[in-house]
Amino acid sequence: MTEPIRVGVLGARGRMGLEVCKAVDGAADMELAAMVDQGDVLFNMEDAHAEVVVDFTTPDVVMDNLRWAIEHGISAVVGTTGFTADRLDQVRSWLAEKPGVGVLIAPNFGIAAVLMMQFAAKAARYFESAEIIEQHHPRKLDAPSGTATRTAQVIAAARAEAGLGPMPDATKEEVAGARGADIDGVRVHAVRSAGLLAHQEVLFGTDGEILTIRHDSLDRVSFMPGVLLAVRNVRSRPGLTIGIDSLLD
Ligand SMILES: NC(=O)C1=CN([C@@H]2O[C@H](COP(=O)(O)OP(=O)(O)OC[C@H]3O[C@@H](n4cnc5c(N)ncnc54)[C@H](OP(=O)(O)O)[C@@H]3O)[C@@H](O)[C@H]2O)C=CC1
Ligand SMILES: O=C(O)C1=N[C@H](C(=O)O)C[C@H](O)C1
Repeated sequence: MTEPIRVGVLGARGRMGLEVCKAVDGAADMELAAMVDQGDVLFNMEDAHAEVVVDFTTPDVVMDNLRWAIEHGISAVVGTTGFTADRLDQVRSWLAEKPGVGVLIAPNFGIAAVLMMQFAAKAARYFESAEIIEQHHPRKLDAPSGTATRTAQVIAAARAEAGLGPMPDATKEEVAGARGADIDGVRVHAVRSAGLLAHQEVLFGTDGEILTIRHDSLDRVSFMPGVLLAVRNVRSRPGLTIGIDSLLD
Protein backbone atom coordinates (compact mmCIF):
# COMPACT_ATOMS: atom_id res chain seq x y z
CA MET A 1 0.00 0.00 0.00
CA THR A 2 1.28 3.51 -0.82
CA GLU A 3 2.08 5.89 2.02
CA PRO A 4 -0.66 8.44 2.83
CA ILE A 5 -0.06 12.05 1.68
CA ARG A 6 1.03 14.15 4.66
CA VAL A 7 -1.17 17.27 4.60
CA GLY A 8 -0.79 20.51 6.56
CA VAL A 9 -3.68 22.95 6.85
CA LEU A 10 -3.13 26.71 7.08
CA GLY A 11 -6.07 28.61 8.55
CA ALA A 12 -7.01 25.41 10.37
CA ARG A 13 -9.38 27.06 12.86
CA GLY A 14 -11.26 29.05 10.21
CA ARG A 15 -14.63 28.16 8.68
CA MET A 16 -13.03 26.41 5.70
CA GLY A 17 -9.95 25.19 7.55
CA LEU A 18 -12.05 23.22 10.07
CA GLU A 19 -13.91 21.51 7.24
CA VAL A 20 -10.66 20.73 5.39
CA CYS A 21 -9.16 19.16 8.54
CA LYS A 22 -12.22 16.92 8.86
CA ALA A 23 -12.10 15.94 5.18
CA VAL A 24 -8.36 15.17 5.23
CA ASP A 25 -8.75 13.23 8.47
CA GLY A 26 -11.49 11.14 6.86
CA ALA A 27 -9.56 10.41 3.65
CA ALA A 28 -7.91 6.97 3.71
CA ASP A 29 -5.03 8.11 1.47
CA MET A 30 -4.15 11.23 3.55
CA GLU A 31 -2.75 12.00 6.96
CA LEU A 32 -3.48 15.28 8.75
CA ALA A 33 0.12 16.12 9.64
CA ALA A 34 -0.19 19.72 10.86
CA MET A 35 -2.80 22.37 11.63
CA VAL A 36 -1.62 25.98 11.68
CA ASP A 37 -3.65 29.11 12.39
CA GLN A 38 -2.82 32.76 13.06
CA GLY A 39 -0.21 33.00 15.83
CA ASP A 40 1.08 29.47 15.29
CA VAL A 41 4.54 29.14 13.82
CA LEU A 42 5.09 27.81 10.32
CA PHE A 43 8.03 25.62 11.28
CA ASN A 44 5.45 23.28 12.88
CA MET A 45 4.54 22.51 9.31
CA GLU A 46 8.15 21.70 8.40
CA ASP A 47 8.65 19.60 11.55
CA ALA A 48 5.54 17.64 10.63
CA HIS A 49 7.06 16.84 7.20
CA ALA A 50 3.97 18.07 5.37
CA GLU A 51 4.10 17.17 1.67
CA VAL A 52 1.15 19.33 0.68
CA VAL A 53 -0.22 22.40 2.45
CA VAL A 54 -3.80 23.56 2.02
CA ASP A 55 -4.30 27.31 2.54
CA PHE A 56 -7.64 28.84 3.47
CA THR A 57 -6.47 31.97 5.29
CA THR A 58 -6.88 35.59 4.18
CA PRO A 59 -5.75 37.61 1.15
CA ASP A 60 -3.39 39.56 3.50
CA VAL A 61 -1.29 36.57 4.55
CA VAL A 62 -1.60 34.01 1.77
CA MET A 63 1.37 35.30 -0.26
CA ASP A 64 3.74 34.96 2.71
CA ASN A 65 2.46 31.43 3.31
CA LEU A 66 2.93 30.48 -0.33
CA ARG A 67 6.44 31.89 -0.54
CA TRP A 68 7.33 29.92 2.60
CA ALA A 69 5.87 26.66 1.24
CA ILE A 70 7.56 26.99 -2.16
CA GLU A 71 10.92 27.85 -0.57
CA HIS A 72 10.62 24.72 1.56
CA GLY A 73 9.74 22.55 -1.46
CA ILE A 74 6.17 21.91 -0.25
CA SER A 75 3.39 21.82 -2.83
CA ALA A 76 0.29 23.90 -2.08
CA VAL A 77 -3.44 23.86 -2.69
CA VAL A 78 -4.87 27.34 -2.22
CA GLY A 79 -8.50 28.38 -1.81
CA THR A 80 -7.81 31.79 -0.34
CA THR A 81 -8.98 34.62 -2.58
CA GLY A 82 -7.28 37.83 -3.71
CA PHE A 83 -5.10 36.53 -6.55
CA THR A 84 -4.53 39.37 -9.02
CA ALA A 85 -2.53 38.87 -12.23
CA ASP A 86 0.48 40.44 -10.46
CA ARG A 87 0.21 37.98 -7.58
CA LEU A 88 0.00 35.04 -9.95
CA ASP A 89 3.11 36.27 -11.76
CA GLN A 90 4.91 36.49 -8.43
CA VAL A 91 3.96 32.89 -7.61
CA ARG A 92 5.20 31.77 -11.05
CA SER A 93 8.55 33.47 -10.43
CA TRP A 94 8.97 31.74 -7.04
CA LEU A 95 8.06 28.41 -8.67
CA ALA A 96 10.65 28.94 -11.41
CA GLU A 97 13.28 28.57 -8.67
CA LYS A 98 11.73 25.29 -7.45
CA PRO A 99 10.87 23.26 -10.55
CA GLY A 100 9.53 20.22 -8.67
CA VAL A 101 6.91 22.12 -6.65
CA GLY A 102 3.24 22.35 -7.64
CA VAL A 103 0.79 25.08 -6.62
CA LEU A 104 -2.91 24.87 -7.42
CA ILE A 105 -4.97 28.00 -6.81
CA ALA A 106 -8.74 27.75 -7.28
CA PRO A 107 -11.28 30.52 -6.73
CA ASN A 108 -13.87 27.82 -6.09
CA PHE A 109 -13.46 24.10 -5.33
CA GLY A 110 -17.17 23.28 -5.68
CA ILE A 111 -17.83 21.03 -8.68
CA ALA A 112 -21.14 22.76 -9.41
CA ALA A 113 -19.46 26.16 -9.16
CA VAL A 114 -16.81 25.07 -11.65
CA LEU A 115 -19.56 23.90 -14.02
CA MET A 116 -21.42 27.21 -13.52
CA MET A 117 -18.29 29.08 -14.68
CA GLN A 118 -17.84 26.75 -17.66
CA PHE A 119 -21.50 27.17 -18.68
CA ALA A 120 -21.16 30.96 -18.34
CA ALA A 121 -18.08 30.94 -20.58
CA LYS A 122 -19.99 28.88 -23.17
CA ALA A 123 -23.08 31.14 -23.09
CA ALA A 124 -21.23 34.47 -23.15
CA ARG A 125 -20.82 34.81 -26.93
CA TYR A 126 -24.57 34.56 -27.60
CA PHE A 127 -25.75 37.50 -25.47
CA GLU A 128 -25.48 41.30 -25.70
CA SER A 129 -25.52 41.72 -21.91
CA ALA A 130 -24.03 39.82 -18.99
CA GLU A 131 -24.08 40.74 -15.30
CA ILE A 132 -23.06 38.83 -12.18
CA ILE A 133 -24.77 38.93 -8.79
CA GLU A 134 -22.79 37.19 -6.06
CA GLN A 135 -24.26 36.68 -2.57
CA HIS A 136 -22.28 35.71 0.52
CA HIS A 137 -22.34 35.49 4.32
CA PRO A 138 -21.54 38.83 6.01
CA ARG A 139 -18.24 37.59 7.54
CA LYS A 140 -16.65 37.37 4.13
CA LEU A 141 -13.69 39.79 4.06
CA ASP A 142 -13.50 40.56 0.34
CA ALA A 143 -15.78 41.77 -2.45
CA PRO A 144 -16.33 40.88 -5.14
CA SER A 145 -15.80 37.18 -4.50
CA GLY A 146 -12.96 35.32 -6.20
CA THR A 147 -15.57 33.25 -8.02
CA ALA A 148 -17.36 36.34 -9.37
CA THR A 149 -14.06 37.88 -10.47
CA ARG A 150 -13.05 34.70 -12.29
CA THR A 151 -16.51 34.38 -13.88
CA ALA A 152 -16.32 37.98 -15.13
CA GLN A 153 -12.87 37.30 -16.59
CA VAL A 154 -13.96 34.17 -18.47
CA ILE A 155 -17.09 35.92 -19.79
CA ALA A 156 -15.01 38.90 -20.94
CA ALA A 157 -12.49 36.61 -22.65
CA ALA A 158 -15.27 34.71 -24.47
CA ARG A 159 -16.89 37.98 -25.58
CA ALA A 160 -13.58 39.32 -26.87
CA GLU A 161 -12.91 36.09 -28.76
CA ALA A 162 -16.36 36.34 -30.36
CA GLY A 163 -15.71 39.96 -31.34
CA LEU A 164 -18.44 41.41 -29.12
CA GLY A 165 -18.03 45.05 -28.11
CA PRO A 166 -19.11 46.79 -24.90
CA MET A 167 -22.54 45.93 -23.51
CA PRO A 168 -25.45 48.32 -24.12
CA ASP A 169 -25.83 50.61 -21.08
CA ALA A 170 -27.05 54.22 -21.22
CA THR A 171 -27.27 54.56 -17.42
CA LYS A 172 -25.57 57.46 -15.64
CA GLU A 173 -24.64 56.37 -12.11
CA GLU A 174 -26.31 58.92 -9.78
CA VAL A 175 -24.75 57.25 -6.74
CA ALA A 176 -21.24 55.76 -6.97
CA GLY A 177 -21.37 51.98 -6.98
CA ALA A 178 -25.01 51.75 -8.08
CA ARG A 179 -24.00 49.76 -11.17
CA GLY A 180 -21.61 47.51 -9.27
CA ALA A 181 -17.94 46.88 -9.96
CA ASP A 182 -16.58 46.76 -13.50
CA ILE A 183 -14.36 43.72 -14.08
CA ASP A 184 -13.06 43.61 -17.65
CA GLY A 185 -16.30 45.31 -18.76
CA VAL A 186 -18.62 42.94 -16.85
CA ARG A 187 -20.67 44.41 -13.98
CA VAL A 188 -20.46 42.51 -10.69
CA HIS A 189 -22.83 43.14 -7.76
CA ALA A 190 -21.97 41.86 -4.27
CA VAL A 191 -24.69 41.13 -1.70
CA ARG A 192 -23.81 40.36 1.95
CA SER A 193 -26.52 39.06 4.27
CA ALA A 194 -27.00 36.87 7.30
CA GLY A 195 -28.47 33.55 6.24
CA LEU A 196 -26.40 33.30 3.06
CA LEU A 197 -23.37 31.08 2.50
CA ALA A 198 -22.07 31.39 -1.10
CA HIS A 199 -24.33 31.94 -4.12
CA GLN A 200 -24.03 33.41 -7.57
CA GLU A 201 -26.28 34.27 -10.49
CA VAL A 202 -25.00 35.06 -13.96
CA LEU A 203 -27.61 36.91 -15.98
CA PHE A 204 -27.33 36.90 -19.77
CA GLY A 205 -29.69 39.02 -21.87
CA THR A 206 -30.54 39.55 -25.50
CA ASP A 207 -33.68 40.72 -27.33
CA GLY A 208 -36.70 39.10 -25.68
CA GLU A 209 -34.68 36.45 -23.82
CA ILE A 210 -32.86 36.06 -20.52
CA LEU A 211 -30.70 33.12 -19.43
CA THR A 212 -29.91 32.87 -15.71
CA ILE A 213 -27.23 30.46 -14.49
CA ARG A 214 -27.37 30.03 -10.72
CA HIS A 215 -25.12 28.26 -8.28
CA ASP A 216 -25.63 27.77 -4.53
CA SER A 217 -23.16 26.43 -1.97
CA LEU A 218 -25.42 25.49 0.94
CA ASP A 219 -22.75 23.86 3.08
CA ARG A 220 -18.92 24.08 3.12
CA VAL A 221 -18.75 20.32 2.55
CA SER A 222 -19.51 21.24 -1.08
CA PHE A 223 -15.89 22.37 -1.51
CA MET A 224 -14.26 19.25 -0.05
CA PRO A 225 -14.28 16.79 -3.01
CA GLY A 226 -12.51 19.46 -5.07
CA VAL A 227 -9.97 20.20 -2.32
CA LEU A 228 -9.13 16.50 -1.86
CA LEU A 229 -8.85 16.01 -5.63
CA ALA A 230 -6.37 18.90 -5.76
CA VAL A 231 -4.34 17.50 -2.83
CA ARG A 232 -4.10 14.12 -4.62
CA ASN A 233 -2.89 15.70 -7.86
CA VAL A 234 -0.87 18.82 -7.04
CA ARG A 235 2.51 17.12 -6.57
CA SER A 236 2.33 15.53 -10.03
CA ARG A 237 1.64 18.95 -11.64
CA PRO A 238 4.69 21.09 -11.07
CA GLY A 239 4.28 24.82 -11.66
CA LEU A 240 1.09 26.83 -11.29
CA THR A 241 -2.36 25.39 -12.00
CA ILE A 242 -5.40 27.67 -11.88
CA GLY A 243 -8.71 26.07 -10.99
CA ILE A 244 -9.60 22.38 -10.81
CA ASP A 245 -11.07 22.20 -14.33
CA SER A 246 -8.06 20.32 -15.72
CA LEU A 247 -8.34 17.71 -12.94
CA LEU A 248 -11.97 16.97 -13.81
CA ASP A 249 -11.39 16.25 -17.53
N1 LIG B 1 -11.73 28.46 -3.16
C1 LIG B 1 -12.83 28.07 -2.52
O1 LIG B 1 -13.52 27.11 -2.91
C2 LIG B 1 -13.24 28.82 -1.28
C3 LIG B 1 -12.49 29.87 -0.87
N2 LIG B 1 -12.79 30.52 0.28
C4 LIG B 1 -11.84 31.55 0.68
O2 LIG B 1 -11.02 31.02 1.72
C5 LIG B 1 -10.59 32.06 2.58
C6 LIG B 1 -10.93 31.70 4.01
O3 LIG B 1 -12.34 31.71 4.17
P1 LIG B 1 -12.99 31.36 5.58
O4 LIG B 1 -12.54 30.01 6.03
O5 LIG B 1 -14.44 31.63 5.45
O6 LIG B 1 -12.32 32.48 6.51
P2 LIG B 1 -12.04 32.44 8.09
O7 LIG B 1 -11.82 33.87 8.48
O8 LIG B 1 -13.08 31.66 8.79
O9 LIG B 1 -10.67 31.63 8.21
C7 LIG B 1 -9.42 32.14 7.96
C8 LIG B 1 -8.50 31.58 9.03
O10 LIG B 1 -7.15 31.88 8.73
C9 LIG B 1 -6.52 32.24 9.95
N3 LIG B 1 -5.28 32.98 9.69
C10 LIG B 1 -5.08 34.32 9.58
N4 LIG B 1 -3.78 34.59 9.34
C11 LIG B 1 -3.14 33.39 9.31
C12 LIG B 1 -1.78 33.00 9.09
N5 LIG B 1 -0.83 33.90 8.89
N6 LIG B 1 -1.48 31.68 9.11
C13 LIG B 1 -2.42 30.74 9.33
N7 LIG B 1 -3.73 31.06 9.55
C14 LIG B 1 -4.07 32.36 9.53
C15 LIG B 1 -7.58 33.04 10.67
O11 LIG B 1 -7.30 33.21 12.04
P3 LIG B 1 -7.99 34.46 12.84
O12 LIG B 1 -9.47 34.27 12.72
O13 LIG B 1 -7.44 34.30 14.22
O14 LIG B 1 -7.54 35.70 12.14
C16 LIG B 1 -8.80 32.16 10.42
O15 LIG B 1 -8.88 31.10 11.36
C17 LIG B 1 -11.24 33.34 2.05
O16 LIG B 1 -10.36 34.02 1.19
C18 LIG B 1 -12.43 32.80 1.26
O17 LIG B 1 -12.89 33.68 0.26
C19 LIG B 1 -13.85 30.16 1.05
C20 LIG B 1 -14.66 29.14 0.67
C21 LIG B 1 -14.41 28.37 -0.53
O1 LIG C 1 -15.58 33.46 1.43
C1 LIG C 1 -16.34 32.53 1.04
O2 LIG C 1 -17.21 32.03 1.76
C2 LIG C 1 -16.16 32.03 -0.33
N1 LIG C 1 -15.15 32.45 -1.03
C3 LIG C 1 -14.82 32.07 -2.35
C4 LIG C 1 -14.93 33.25 -3.28
O3 LIG C 1 -14.59 34.39 -2.89
O4 LIG C 1 -15.33 33.06 -4.44
C5 LIG C 1 -15.57 30.85 -2.80
C6 LIG C 1 -16.99 30.80 -2.34
O5 LIG C 1 -17.72 31.77 -3.01
C7 LIG C 1 -17.08 30.98 -0.83
